[in-house]
Amino acid sequence: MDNSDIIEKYFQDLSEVQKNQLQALGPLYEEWNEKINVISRKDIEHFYERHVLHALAIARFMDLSDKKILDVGTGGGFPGVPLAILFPTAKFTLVDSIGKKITVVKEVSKSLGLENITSLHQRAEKVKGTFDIVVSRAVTRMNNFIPWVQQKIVAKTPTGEAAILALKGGDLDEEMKEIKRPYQEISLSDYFKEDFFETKKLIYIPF
Ligand SMILES: C[S@@+](CC[C@H](N)C(=O)[O-])C[C@H]1O[C@@H](n2cnc3c(N)ncnc32)[C@H](O)[C@@H]1O
Repeated sequence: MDNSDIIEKYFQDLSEVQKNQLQALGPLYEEWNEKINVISRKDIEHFYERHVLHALAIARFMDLSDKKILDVGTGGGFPGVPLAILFPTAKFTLVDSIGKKITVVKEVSKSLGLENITSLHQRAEKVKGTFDIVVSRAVTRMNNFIPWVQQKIVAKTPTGEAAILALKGGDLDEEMKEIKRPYQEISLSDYFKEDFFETKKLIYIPF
């Protein structure tokens, strides 16, 4: 497995607590992935680059401090868990329809002492409440996704930000043509120089 140095290279203001949590993350996922497969076996070698740093692209784009965030289809906790480490004052709800994946999220959050994570075994459509920001990685086409969450995204103040931030790969032209909203597509190669990010995008849809 790679190590957390790659995170410290791009995020230089981490506290000792955050550094320790990030260092603990790899061994914890290695252990849990043996029991419940949440990360493909070949990908776990590149855990910090392809999962942790990838998730933190959202942090490069937007400061989530103090925001209320919903991670839809979080699987084993991506992007929600790395973001919850980076933004300890934000409140995260991580939801997935597969119970054993939520078991991993609960166990990892408990081991790291991440009190800003609530995890739910539920379909995203059924989640109650409102959020400033909805995040996701690799869940479904955007025109399926928007109806699941649009009633839940509410800016708390007139100047507050409310948005979907979705991590996606590949050519998104066809997919994004289907949605009738303004959006911005950010190339992650603008943030991170590793080859993995060449085809990776962040879609920002303001609400
Ligand atoms: C390809 S996985 C991605 C997991 C995680 N976001 C990641 O990047 O590692 C897609 C996840 O979305 C979840 N999912 C799909 N539809 C869902 C829904 N309607 N509500 C909640 N979770 C859903 C699946 O159970 C699965 O864990």
